[in-house]
Amino acid sequence: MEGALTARDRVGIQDFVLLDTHTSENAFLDNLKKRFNEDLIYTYIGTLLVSVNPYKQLDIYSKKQMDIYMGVNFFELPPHIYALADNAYHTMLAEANNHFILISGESGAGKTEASKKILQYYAVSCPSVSPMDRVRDRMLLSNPVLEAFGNAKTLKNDNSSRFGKYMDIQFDIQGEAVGGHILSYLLEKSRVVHQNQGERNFHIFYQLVEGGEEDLLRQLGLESNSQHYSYLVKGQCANMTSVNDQNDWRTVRNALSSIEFDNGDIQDLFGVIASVLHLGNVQFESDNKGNAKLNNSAELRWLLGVSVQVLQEGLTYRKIEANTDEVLSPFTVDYATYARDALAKAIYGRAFTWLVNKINESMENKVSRHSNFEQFCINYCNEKLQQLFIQLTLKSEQEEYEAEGIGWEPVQFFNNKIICDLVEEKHRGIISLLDEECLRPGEATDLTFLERLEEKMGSHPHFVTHKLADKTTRKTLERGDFRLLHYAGEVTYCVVGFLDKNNDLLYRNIKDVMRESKNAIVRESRRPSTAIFNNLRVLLPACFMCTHTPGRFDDSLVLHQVKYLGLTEHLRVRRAGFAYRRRYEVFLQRYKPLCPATWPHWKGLPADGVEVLVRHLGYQPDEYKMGRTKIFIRHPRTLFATEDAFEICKNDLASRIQAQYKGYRQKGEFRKQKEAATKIETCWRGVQARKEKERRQWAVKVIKKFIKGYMTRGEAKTTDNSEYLVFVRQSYLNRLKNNLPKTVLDKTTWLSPPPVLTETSAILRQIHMRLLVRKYVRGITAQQKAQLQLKQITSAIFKGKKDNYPQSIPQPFVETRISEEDINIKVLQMIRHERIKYSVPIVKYDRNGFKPRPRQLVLTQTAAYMVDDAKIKQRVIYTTLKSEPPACYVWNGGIQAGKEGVVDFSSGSESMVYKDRNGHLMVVSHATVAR
Ligand SMILES: Nc1ncnc2c1ncn2[C@@H]1O[C@H](COP(=O)(O)OP(=O)(O)OP(=O)(O)O)[C@@H](O)[C@H]1O
Repeated sequence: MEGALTARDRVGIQDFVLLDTHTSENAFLDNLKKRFNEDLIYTYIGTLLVSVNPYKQLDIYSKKQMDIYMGVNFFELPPHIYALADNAYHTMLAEANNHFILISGESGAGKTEASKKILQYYAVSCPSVSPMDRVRDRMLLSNPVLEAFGNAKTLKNDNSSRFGKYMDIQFDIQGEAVGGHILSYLLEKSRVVHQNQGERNFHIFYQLVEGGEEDLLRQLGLESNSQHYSYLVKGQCANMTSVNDQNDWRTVRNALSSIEFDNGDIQDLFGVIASVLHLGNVQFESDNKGNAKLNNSAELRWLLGVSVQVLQEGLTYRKIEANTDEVLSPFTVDYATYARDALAKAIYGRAFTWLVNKINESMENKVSRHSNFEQFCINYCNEKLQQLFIQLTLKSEQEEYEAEGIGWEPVQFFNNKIICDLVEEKHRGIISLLDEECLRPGEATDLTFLERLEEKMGSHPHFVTHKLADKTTRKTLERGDFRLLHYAGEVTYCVVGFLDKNNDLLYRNIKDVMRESKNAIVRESRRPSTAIFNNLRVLLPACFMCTHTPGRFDDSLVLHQVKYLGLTEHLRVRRAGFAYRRRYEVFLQRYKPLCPATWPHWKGLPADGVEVLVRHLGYQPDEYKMGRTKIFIRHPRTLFATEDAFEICKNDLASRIQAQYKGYRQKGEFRKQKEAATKIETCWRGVQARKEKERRQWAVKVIKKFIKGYMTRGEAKTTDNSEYLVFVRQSYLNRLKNNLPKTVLDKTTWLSPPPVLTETSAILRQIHMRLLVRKYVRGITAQQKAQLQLKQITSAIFKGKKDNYPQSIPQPFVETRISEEDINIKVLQMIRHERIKYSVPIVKYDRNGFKPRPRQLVLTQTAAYMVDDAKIKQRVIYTTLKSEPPACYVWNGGIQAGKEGVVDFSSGSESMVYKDRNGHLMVVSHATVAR
């Protein structure tokens, strides 16, 4: 039901019980139509399945579909024949009692197809072991055989079942099928000898004639042409395009072999079919006394394996027993024809019964035998079924109300018991009267039967004939008609043929003829024995409806069937009091999120929880009742409102559950990570502790050794002190490395070595000093070099000659840069006070801008030298010095070499040398500070 609830808004309503306007036929029809137009052919009325034949293949019977329905709650999924089959199977197993699926509907409504679908479903879904395979296969294989012998083309259905069928599958406690049984009843034998326009005889005749192998046909004396046999052409449509008799013949032949029919059986069976065909071609003519005589006895030799003479006699004479004597009374042609047809019907009927028995033997459960079913009457079958429906539905409703302690509210419904009685009552019902009329001595005809009916039930409100009717009704009735006011409406019957069809009595001599037959099927035959629907606890009805045109929903046709099947009545009974009921646990479980008091868990009794819940939802007192174990809700709209609220709440719920779940997952994840981290940490700490321990042990060892080494450091190298000495060496060298003297002049810095390294230290000191000297030498600039060279020169000149020379040694020469473009400078040196004061780099540029060779002008107090490449090139004549610093230069730009002149020194922003206006040589230096 919950599944139906969820899907209700999609296409109509899946369960009519939830139809608000449940009393309206139009609403009923609308819902069926809406669903049918979407190819949804199944709808429920509670547990009753209603189906509308689509007349087209729908993709709803696949293995995948079967899997979906297997073991699923009946109402969880959309309505389907598989749901019904599955439900019957599982409740049977759970409750360990017999279950019964009743399929009813008009011809062509799809009953046979439905029964096949159920068998197919069981074939796939039931546990499979070898005996099951046997039963399952035989049930399925027997279908085409039964259809060949029991089905025929009618105006309504090309494959109409012309017999009632009751199939029974027996399951063991584990749910394995261990046996099967088919009961057939009311085979329409009259079809063997007569078919209405547009209809055919039973399929098997055409299959044998059109598809039978040449050998077989020859053996049976048959020709491969349906038109040749008078029993096959009454309806004038022996050959039809929608049926392939030849293919079907092969299917039937194979199926017969598979279900253990041996060659003898098969021969006998087709012998009967051939005999019927031959019999149909037997013709009589009148002799001169008006008695029947065969006009062609050739056909007779093919018949039944009975001697031609006995057969001839049996068909043309009637045996009358008078006391102990037997007298033969000749037939007229009409009687002979009647006898012939009766014989044909009888042997076909027996062949059919034999066939069904044979199939049953092959499926029989060797452990238990099933009782048989007795003759049932199709005329009131539907009426009976309707009664059964209503009774069972009402009864189960009433029982449920009682069990739940809810007051029963009487339901007004149409009880058709009165009509059933009219048909079936002993000695007074129509069937009894018909039987009596057939059996009574004297001339009985259809009309005498009608008179008996009028006599016996003239005042019955549901029975009327031409004679009994009032003026207006009479106009609608023929003289031979009677009308019954059936549950589904009035039906007018014509009595013609009633006696014949009911009369299965054969003239005794024909029975004798049959007893003589060599054909086992014809010789021995049993009448079906009695059985009633006994031991049936649960009824699962399914009603089928036809539309006749593929995919088209014919309103009036379907409405007629809705009435005929009593569906709205059924719905009314089912909906009598409360539309919906559910066990408290189930109801609470579904709707508990709608009330804070019941969500997420209700601690008390489920019934109390439901009470709290529905009050919270605002249910009015008359909308529901609380039973012992269930809540009953009167109107679907109440439930729908609750369901709508639930739908809205579901989303919210889903996010909450999702969040909770995510949180839970996260927490779990976090806990795992934390545990892992702790584990890693513990491991790591262990590793660290072990390392530390090892380190300490090692340290102790080292320290011990160190101390020992220290104590014996003065001794010769032993194992005890060798490491210590290495350490002392290393440590001294390391320290020394960081405390080396940095300049050549630093003579004091040097770490005093330990005794073992005294010698080494001295060598190292020497090496280091050399290194410093080399570095210093490499590091001095050309200028410094020049200075030193100059110092060297000056040393050569002045050392020992001047008193103040030693003081002048650390005094660097002052450098002045002089530059004069395009002037060829020749610097003269001036010596005045024999004290070197200045050193002036001279840069000479030639006219082409080449860099000049560096030269230096060395000035002393007494002389000036032109220095080139650290060699004194020229001694220059000096002159008086007027400027300070005191110097006198002569240059040959204007002053002849050796010639005296005045040189003025000054400082300025730019170095230059030029001849001043007063005739002095001007030397301007921009670096005038003495260094
Ligand atoms: N579920 C279905 N899907 C598609 N077509 C179907 C279905 N059921 C029946 N039919 C079609 O309807 C035809 C008649 O169905 P079926 O023979 O089962 O009717 P029936 O009720 O057994 O008729 P009768 O009482 O005359 O035997 C089938 O041959 C098939 O073509």
